[in-house]
Amino acid sequence: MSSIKIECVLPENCRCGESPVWEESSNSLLFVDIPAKKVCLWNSLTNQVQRVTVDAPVSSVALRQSGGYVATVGTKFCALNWEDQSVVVLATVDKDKKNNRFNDGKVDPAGRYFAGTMAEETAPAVLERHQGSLYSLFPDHHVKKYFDQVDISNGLDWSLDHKIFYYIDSLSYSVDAFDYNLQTGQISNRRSVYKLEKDEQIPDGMCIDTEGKLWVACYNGGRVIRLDPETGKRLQTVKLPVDKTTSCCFGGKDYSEMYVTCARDGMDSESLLRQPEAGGIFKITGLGVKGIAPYPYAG
Ligand SMILES: O=C(O)[C@H](O)[C@@H](O)[C@H](O)[C@H](O)CO
Ligand SMILES: [Zn+2]
Repeated sequence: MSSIKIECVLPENCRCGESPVWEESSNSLLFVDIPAKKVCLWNSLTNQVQRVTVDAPVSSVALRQSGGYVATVGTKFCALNWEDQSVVVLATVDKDKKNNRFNDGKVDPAGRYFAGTMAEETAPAVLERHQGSLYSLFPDHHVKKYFDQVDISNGLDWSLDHKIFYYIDSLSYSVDAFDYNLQTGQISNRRSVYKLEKDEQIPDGMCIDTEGKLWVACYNGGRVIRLDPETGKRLQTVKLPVDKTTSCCFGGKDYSEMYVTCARDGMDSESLLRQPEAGGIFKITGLGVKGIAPYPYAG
């Protein structure tokens, strides 16, 4: 019997915490607060947090092979130098869509940085629809566009054999899969592998475990769910003491812990009193399953 323990390890009060990424070399969790325009690095050993503020909403961050990080800032793929806090633009997307910004992003097993866009929200999940697209930034800094008509581009990850790309467009309430060609970075054959139930609310960030099962953070659902993409069945539900759970990743020793981000924006004062840890970073232990190390951007 595994005994699951959930604790808020960092009361960060994020307006919209997102993009948790474990950095093994520093025993730290990287994450962003999108509307606060902050990239944060929490050291799990010292409990110290370093924060870098950028000039536009920052929706995702990833490791970079050559050092430092990459991040999606506004509609730009950027390189982030942590030492001097400098940001260098690598590529810009959606130049004709002034109200758009990037949302979730993650690096594929070949080192390409995938991220999708969305129209800026006027309130959580309230936005002009079909404005987003999915892109990837190749190691040579060229950008590939996969498709448009996206509402809220969100969670993404790859199967353990790298042959499937999993993707969430939140307002479809579906977790989708594509065949993936790791050599070329091409996707094809879109299908749904799981449709969310009403009380699970809005699918947001996602990660895979070493058994090839998917973990999806449910925005407004206050939970992460574990899905079997082969059978389309939900295997497990883990509830958190906050409603606006946005994303999850594995980290810690041997990637045996799960870290979950969440949001405060969109909560009324009564809910904030009931959920004082909203916007914090949560750690779940005792799941009995591990994750895999994040891939670094190769460019
Ligand atoms: O965390 C994210 O990915 C978005 O940027 C958020 O804004 C939520 O997903 C959205 O509000 C709920 O759908
Ligand atoms: Zn998200």
